[in-house]
Amino acid sequence: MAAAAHTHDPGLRVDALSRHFSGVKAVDDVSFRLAPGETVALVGPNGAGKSTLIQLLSGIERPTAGRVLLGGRRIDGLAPERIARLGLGRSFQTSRVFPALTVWDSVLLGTQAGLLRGRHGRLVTAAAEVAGELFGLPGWRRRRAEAEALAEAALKRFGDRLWPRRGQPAFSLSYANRRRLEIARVLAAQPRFVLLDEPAAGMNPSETAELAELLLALRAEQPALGLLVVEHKLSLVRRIADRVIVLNQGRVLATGTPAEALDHPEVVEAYLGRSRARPVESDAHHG
Ligand SMILES: Nc1ncnc2c1ncn2[C@@H]1O[C@H](COP(=O)(O)OP(=O)(O)OP(=O)(O)O)[C@@H](O)[C@H]1O
Repeated sequence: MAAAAHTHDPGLRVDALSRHFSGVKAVDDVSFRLAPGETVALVGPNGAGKSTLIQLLSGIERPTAGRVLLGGRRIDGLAPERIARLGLGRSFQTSRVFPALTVWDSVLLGTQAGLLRGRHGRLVTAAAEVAGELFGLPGWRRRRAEAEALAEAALKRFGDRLWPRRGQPAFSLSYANRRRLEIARVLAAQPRFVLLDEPAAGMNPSETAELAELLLALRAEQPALGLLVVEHKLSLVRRIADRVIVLNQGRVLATGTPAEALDHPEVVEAYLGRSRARPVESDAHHG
């Protein structure tokens, strides 16, 4: 992408979004924007609606009301694969890959969302892909090489954590490495916007700090990338977020810089259910 191109991109826009489940207002009239190049953290106590919001943005849930726009185009109601192909990638709390696939194949599969987008937004069908593999068409050979280069870059981003283990099945990885693999899989698709669902869950403080540095390096390298990170670990949130949105009972309770949003008395109260205490600076998981 050209250096200045993203300045005209309206990014991801969430407009008066609601999702109700028979009386439960899981997400209730939520609006915000994620601009290209921005890192926004979505925090809130258990049941605040964070997971439901991620499900709505990635097309897994349909909203009861409201709209989601990506680059000015309405995406609510589109299928998850379509949304991924339009450049909105997401990670899952538990690894999405088949556990028996190798680390390498898991990430290679991840590249498909990006490559299948095609040069003119054309959808490339699976049948065309198989034919390409069988007949070794030059275009497909080139695509294959492109996919392998993306997979290699995504794995090497994690230093020697994943690359030397690329031949191992995903299930043999440590928990932290499975979280890393999940992020590598998302990045391999070259998304323009990424939703990370609790990327540091189960990581110890030093692994969490390492992840924060990795995300900062990613931003430095891809200045137009927009990140929306759902995370309970406030050490990570304070390190990486430009802006924090605090959800409580489906609604936006506070928004601002990490210091403004997280030290807000109502936020402290919502998190801990009592006043005069500070929000969780420990890496305790509240899920
Ligand atoms: N499929 C569903 N059917 C009924 N209620 C649901 C459904 N999904 C979520 N909810 C309810 O919506 C509310 C928000 O849940 P959600 O999982 O989005 O919160 P969360 O902020 O992600 O919580 P956590 O931090 O525990 O993951 C909760 O009251 C939950 O019970």
